[in-house]
Amino acid sequence: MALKTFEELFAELQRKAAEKTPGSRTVELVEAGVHAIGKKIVEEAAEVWMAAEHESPERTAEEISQLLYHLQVLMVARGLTLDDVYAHL
Ligand SMILES: N=c1c2ncn([C@@H]3O[C@H](COP(=O)(O)OP(=O)(O)OP(=O)(O)O)[C@@H](O)[C@H]3O)c2ncn1[C@@H]1O[C@H](COP(=O)(O)O)[C@@H](O)[C@H]1O
Repeated sequence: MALKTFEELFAELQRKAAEKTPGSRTVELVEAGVHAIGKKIVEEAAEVWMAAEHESPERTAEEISQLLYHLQVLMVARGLTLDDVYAHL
């Protein structure tokens, strides 16, 4: 399993968005815009909820990873950094 931290993933997404890396899902989503990314966030959030209620802890963790990914993509699209969010934690 490829392990990466939340911070490492965010740095990767920032870099790929800046470089417009060909074939990147992140670049595709950032170019689609905040509206499209927002819809994915709502969809993934619902999947987290359903997995937590009806599926295994492992499936729930997988859905949570997809929600966190899409939240990070939205941050990149809006020019936010992790520190901007951490300031509110
Ligand atoms: N962690 C993720 C990640 N989690 C989820 N996803 C995307 O989110 C999708 C899951 O949502 P769905 O199942 O709804 O996907 P879908 O139905 O095919 O999507 P749509 O039809 O809605 O477009 C996956 O198919 C991936 O495309 C991710 N895409 C990329 N990453 C990581 O982000 C980094 C950058 O990825 P790239 O930008 O693709 O290089 C890499 O480290 C990746 O591992």
